[in-house]
Amino acid sequence: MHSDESVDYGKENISVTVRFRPMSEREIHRGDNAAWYVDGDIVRSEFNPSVAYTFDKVFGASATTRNVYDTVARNVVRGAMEGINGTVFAYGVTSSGKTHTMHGDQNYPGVIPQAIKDVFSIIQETPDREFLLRVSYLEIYNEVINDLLDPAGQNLRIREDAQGTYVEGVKEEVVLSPSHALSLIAAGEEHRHVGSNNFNLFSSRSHTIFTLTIESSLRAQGPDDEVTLSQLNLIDLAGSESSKTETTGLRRKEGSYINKSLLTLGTVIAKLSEGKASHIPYRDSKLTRLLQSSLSGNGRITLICTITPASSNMEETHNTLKFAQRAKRIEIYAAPNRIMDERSLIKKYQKEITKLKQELLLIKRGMTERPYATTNQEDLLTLRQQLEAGQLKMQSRLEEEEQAKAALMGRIHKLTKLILVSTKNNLSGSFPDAAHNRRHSFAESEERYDEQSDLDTSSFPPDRCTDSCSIDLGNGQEHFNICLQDIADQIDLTREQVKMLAGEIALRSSSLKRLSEQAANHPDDFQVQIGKLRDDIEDKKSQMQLLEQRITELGERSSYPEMSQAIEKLTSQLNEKAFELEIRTADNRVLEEQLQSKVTFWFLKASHQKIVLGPQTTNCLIEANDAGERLCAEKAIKTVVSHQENYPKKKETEDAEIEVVSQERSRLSEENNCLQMKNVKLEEEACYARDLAAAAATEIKDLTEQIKKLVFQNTRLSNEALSITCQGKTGRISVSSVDRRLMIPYAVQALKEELRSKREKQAYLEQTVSEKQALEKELKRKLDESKQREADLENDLASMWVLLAKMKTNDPPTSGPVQDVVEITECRPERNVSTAVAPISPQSVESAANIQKIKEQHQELERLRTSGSEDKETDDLKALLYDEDKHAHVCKVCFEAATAAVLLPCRHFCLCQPCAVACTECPLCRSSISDRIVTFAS
Ligand SMILES: Nc1ncnc2c1ncn2[C@@H]1O[C@H](COP(=O)(O)OP(=O)(O)OP(=O)(O)O)[C@@H](O)[C@H]1O
Repeated sequence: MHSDESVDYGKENISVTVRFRPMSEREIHRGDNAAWYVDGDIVRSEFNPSVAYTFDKVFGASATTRNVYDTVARNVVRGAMEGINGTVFAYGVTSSGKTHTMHGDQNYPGVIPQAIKDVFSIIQETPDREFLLRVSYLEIYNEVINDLLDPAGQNLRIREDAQGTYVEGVKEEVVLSPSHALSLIAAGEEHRHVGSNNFNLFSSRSHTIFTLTIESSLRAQGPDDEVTLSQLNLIDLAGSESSKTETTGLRRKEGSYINKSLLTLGTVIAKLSEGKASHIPYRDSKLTRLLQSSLSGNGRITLICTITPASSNMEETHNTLKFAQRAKRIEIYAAPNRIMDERSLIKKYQKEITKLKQELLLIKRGMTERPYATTNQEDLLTLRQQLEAGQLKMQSRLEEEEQAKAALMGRIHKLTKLILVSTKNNLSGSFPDAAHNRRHSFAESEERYDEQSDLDTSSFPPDRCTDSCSIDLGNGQEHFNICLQDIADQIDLTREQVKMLAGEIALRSSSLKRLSEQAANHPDDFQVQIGKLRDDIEDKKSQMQLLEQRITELGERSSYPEMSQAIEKLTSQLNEKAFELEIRTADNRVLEEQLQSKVTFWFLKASHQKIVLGPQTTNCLIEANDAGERLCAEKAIKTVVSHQENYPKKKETEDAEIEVVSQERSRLSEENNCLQMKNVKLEEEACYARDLAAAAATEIKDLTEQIKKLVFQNTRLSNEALSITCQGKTGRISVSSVDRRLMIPYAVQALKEELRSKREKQAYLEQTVSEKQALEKELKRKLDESKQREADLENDLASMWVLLAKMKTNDPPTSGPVQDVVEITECRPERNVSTAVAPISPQSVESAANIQKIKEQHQELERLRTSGSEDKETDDLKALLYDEDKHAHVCKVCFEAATAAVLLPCRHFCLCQPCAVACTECPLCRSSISDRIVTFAS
């Protein structure tokens, strides 16, 4: 490689551009203000008028990527096509718009797709040169280089040679059209590391470098002519992350690698901008190491700094602007590269094509200059021997040569297809060979590509029909367009076949004419051959017709089914032809054998009879047994001679046929491969479509749900509106009958809704009631407990009374077997708490002392009452006690004589014995009896 000396390219500065993006919704929502604004090609601070930076170009938020490309990147791309290395890269903080600028999207294609499109337009505009384009696509993720075109290419190493740094083992694909290159990028993007942070949902976590290697040479060049080789690097850097970027774990680790490499880039740029720095730390990061040859001044560089005007990012934007300012000072030297060494792939291909063509020529020549076409007819015996020995050899050699020829043709076809040439001003005059004219042309697809107002990057699925070096894209239109290219090739090929068939027919017609002349004397001998030839000619004609028909069909073809039908037809033709050829070869062999045996017979006979053969003696020296035999011998010799004369021609015809058939076979197998690949692609598409359909079904379901909800809401609202209208009309329904009819379903719906809400309310109330009941029960239980405690206290009080009475009565009762003890037990026998209590028996009541005691008790009760500590229970007890007249305790409920008193939960005493024993609930208040029974002594 050396610099161009004829043109003065001179020094240039890095072109530095700033692109504002509009404020994001997030920033607006947060209440951010614009901290920076565009003033021509100056970026100024809103807050500090003294802060201003001037650049080569500043694009405001409304500028499109096309503006950016046309202004700052096109020049680099054009230079790369002339052999000057070029680099375009986007720099900025996360979410500032780097990926938007470099890749873009369906509506706004970025710099990369536009550069690719431009490259192919330039090829189209340069008819005197031929180009070879290769692409590679790699990412630097966490300081590891990965090949995005080859998932197996991980952790690749950087090497250095005389031309600079390069990545060892990176995959390079030869590209044939814009869509081909874009499909490769789309495939590569699948493998790129992308993650989300709080600024950007799809934040690039790696730097990506898309490299287009361009080789070109003059079309009419000599073997030692120069080839220009250049590289166009299109770089989308990962965004620097500030402390505001909320990241954890893996994202933080990625962020630190990103920041480190960008810091190194900043240092390298700062040092380069100083101009006299001794050591530039390229090796401190993989990014700077890879960009070393570009940054060190070899080629053009455009730096697009993307920024946001948002005040929340003011500091980061300021840093970006400072970085850009420094970069502006770097000087570069843009000169085209010229190479003549082995690195030139285009040269290698061209050499190989020339060599292969020469080989092909030799083979062809060898086939036409075979030694069997001897004119020495003096020694037919030797000829026969040679014929026999050489026949087999020749047959196998022929086959080998055919195979070699087919392989060479295929290779030439492939290689020539890889080299791109313009279809404009086709220099066919200087390249008369068919192979050259069949070089791959992307013009047709390119024109269609131009027709699109914008590039559709999403429509380039990574699928290619590599066998035929044409591209099979998933997108229907593109796919169809590429097929058209194939069809054009097929038409060319079919036309060639038609020409060949026409030649064959002409050959057979002349043979037929000759045989017909010979058959004039002996029609029987040549009848079969003549018939065969006629059939052959007919067949060839019909084949020709079919091929012509196919050309018409190909011209009209617009869909796959027709294509496959035509292929089927051609395949069947090919089979038929192969079959016929086999039959004819077999017939020829039989014919040859017959002729040879005849010749041998007549030679032997002639030599026996001393007949000297020779053209001058043939007519007079034959002495056969009879005239007929002599004539036969003579004829046989003539036939042999004529056969020997015709044999090379026949062979030639057969060779031509074999060639055609093998050509057709290889073409059909290519087509078949192509179709198989297309089938695979269609299957993939079908699979994708199925997935889409499933996703769509889910979405539709969701939407239906939403619609239902909305309808319901609508109904409610209508209902409310109706009721409001009704209210507005002071209770009288003001809607028309039609409206009413329309409203009925809504009203029913609303009533249902109301009913439902009432039911809900009812359920709620019921629940509240039951909760309240539970609470009541609990309170009751507590009340019972407190009652129990109270009763205990009462009991204690009663005991106290007894004790008191005892203490007051000094003389205990002396006479009568009076059981004066009343046992107070608990209602539940198991508790069985017995306490000694006061003697309140009828007998004791009868006694004066006891009456006195009772009176005292009464007094005590009176005292208690006046002190406020008396309650209902004591009242009852008092009533009981004062029922002195009867001396019998009668139940106030059942009026039976009572032997026991039961303290009821309602605080009454029940004096019914049966009740006391049997009743489990209070006859008065109906609550369960769990209280004491006061048993009277009988
Ligand atoms: N000039 C622009 N016009 C409109 N939208 C833009 C522009 N630039 C960026 N955006 C939008 O801003 C968002 C972030 O942009 P982008 O992903 O390109 O940022 P980035 O700098 O590549 O971020 P990161 O470094 O995190 O990958 C995207 O939604 C993008 O569509």
